[in-house]
Amino acid sequence: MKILDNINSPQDFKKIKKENLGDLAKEIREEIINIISKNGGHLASSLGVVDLSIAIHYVFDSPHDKIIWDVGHQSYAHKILTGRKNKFKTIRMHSGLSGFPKRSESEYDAFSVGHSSTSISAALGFAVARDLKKEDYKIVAVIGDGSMTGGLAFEGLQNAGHLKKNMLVILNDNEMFISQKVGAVAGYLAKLLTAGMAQKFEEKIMKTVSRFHGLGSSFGKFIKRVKVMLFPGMLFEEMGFMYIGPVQGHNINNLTAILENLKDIKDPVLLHVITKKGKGYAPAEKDPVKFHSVGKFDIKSGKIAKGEAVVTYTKVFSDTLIELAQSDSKIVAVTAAMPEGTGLDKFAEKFPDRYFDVGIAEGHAITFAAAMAAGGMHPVCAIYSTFMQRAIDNIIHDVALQNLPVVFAIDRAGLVGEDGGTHHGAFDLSYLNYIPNLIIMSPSDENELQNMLKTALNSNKPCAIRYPKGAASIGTALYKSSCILQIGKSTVLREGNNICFLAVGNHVETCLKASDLLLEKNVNASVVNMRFLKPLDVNILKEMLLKTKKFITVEENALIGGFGETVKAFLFGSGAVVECIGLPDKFIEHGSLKFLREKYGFTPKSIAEKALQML
Ligand SMILES: Cc1ncc(C[n+]2csc(CCOP(=O)(O)OP(=O)(O)O)c2C)c(N)n1
Ligand SMILES: CC(=O)[C@@H](O)[C@H](O)COP(=O)(O)O
Ligand SMILES: [Mg+2]
Repeated sequence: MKILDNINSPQDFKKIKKENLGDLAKEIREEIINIISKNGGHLASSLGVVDLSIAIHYVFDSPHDKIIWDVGHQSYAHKILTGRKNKFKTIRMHSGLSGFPKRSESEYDAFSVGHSSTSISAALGFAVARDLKKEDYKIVAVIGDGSMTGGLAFEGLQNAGHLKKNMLVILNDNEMFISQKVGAVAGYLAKLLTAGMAQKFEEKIMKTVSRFHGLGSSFGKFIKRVKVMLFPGMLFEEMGFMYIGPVQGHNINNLTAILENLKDIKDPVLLHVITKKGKGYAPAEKDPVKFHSVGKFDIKSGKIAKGEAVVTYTKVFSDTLIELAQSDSKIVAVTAAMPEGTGLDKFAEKFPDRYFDVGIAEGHAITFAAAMAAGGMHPVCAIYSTFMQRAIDNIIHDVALQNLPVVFAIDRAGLVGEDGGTHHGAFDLSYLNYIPNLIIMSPSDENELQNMLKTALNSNKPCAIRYPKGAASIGTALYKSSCILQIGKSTVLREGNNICFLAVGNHVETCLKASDLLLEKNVNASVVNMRFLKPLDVNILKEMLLKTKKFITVEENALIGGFGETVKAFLFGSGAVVECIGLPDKFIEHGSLKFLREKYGFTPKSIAEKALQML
């Protein structure tokens, strides 16, 4: 019988003898590998913190104590330990467990998450609430070395150090972000990790910990004095945190002993823990980048299942940018810690001097790019739609207001599938639409993406190009030579007098298919590929009004503030009836892309049905 079989709640887990925790860690790793090999998910990060998760839950008393995960992609062991073992097989499936901590899913998920670097601010918020309400609980934030590069993490640190709240920040340092670590903070942490120092210091900590067990804040003061002597000017100490570490993150007994002692310290403490990303599964240890966010894979061989051979929008963007950069030495590319995801890793190989991975710092990426543009360069920032939310003010204040020619390559626009509500690119058309000076476009296929990139770089204006996860299935237009588009000009793909589809991006194809279905019912639909949300091609709207008064807009974006509303506003008073297909005013759940697109009406059949209802 497995140890895990006896654990149905954290209370069961607390009854396990300390000497059996190592075996439990093994079982949890097996369970995670088994399920993620079928469902896909964030394997490497979750495997890396199995031991740490066990130690935290062994020492702290969740849900009374608050455990806050940064990003939350490493929370699988936490989920298994907190009453969700039996549901774990549903992780990332529609109606199943979320891939991230979620307050509505479990009382053990103290704070919902998915984006990086929020945990310290969240921990501080809990600490202030606790103290003002005179409650008594512990607060633990677990943040990765990558997430620590985010400015928000430092905003949290500086405020927490100032308020001197009782909270523990565990810095989970695996020396990896999704990709290779970058930046000065990573360099600083690496200095603390030199093997000799780590080992020597861990011995010191263990000795001290056992001598001062139970002394609470006097233990803290002692450690602080020793630490300041050993590492004068240390960053975290100077920011008001007691820094402990670095300590080995795979020795559960050591970890529990250290946590037991830190538990009683009343000041803000930062415990620096060293872990290995992918720990316990050789293929993931060897290639943590591939196993960061992985699809189905074969456990034995570590081979990742290949989907259909598709050329993604991301790849077309990457190839086209490289091609254009060959003849334009002013093109520079910026990523916020997502080189593989955005395809800029290939650009980095070709043009290392013109490539910048700024860490998890989307706001900085945009301001940095704005000034490069002011300095005469042609910056392209490739950032996922959901993470670009972090940079809205930078887009407005630093780029658009100054009318600087920065290109925003907004990947993963629209639904993304299994990552769910924190990650769908549901809002970019809405949050960009109201910004003056900005040109906003969305390609209907890969070739149009090529054209749009060329157009944007040629425009000398701020431009956003939003494109979805995956591939367009038209495929026929792929890799034609790119041309410059007329800004603000749509294209009519099909002419019909009964109804008019106005489509944005990948749903141009869906509308073409819907119009095929309508033809079978003798309904003739026009299909317009809008190409530009801004400037909106109002001439085509006027032209189409001469043919029909019935319009359907289709966009994979929130309906509020998006393309459909803009069209509706323009056509108001014209006698036109406009139905809008888009995302409703709620956070869209997780599930496969196919399932979600069907559910929210982005299929030829449901669009054709809507048209028939209108006629
Ligand atoms: C604001 C934001 N930008 C980017 C991401 C994408 N992202 C998820 S995990 C990750 C790397 C995190 O590195 P680290 O904190 O060290 O955790 P590890 O993956 O190493 O466990 C990135 C860039 C995100 N979730 N949120
Ligand atoms: C946790 C996180 O934010 C990333 O790992 C994200 O899930 C990656 O998404 P893709 O798999 O689409 O690159
Ligand atoms: Mg890391």
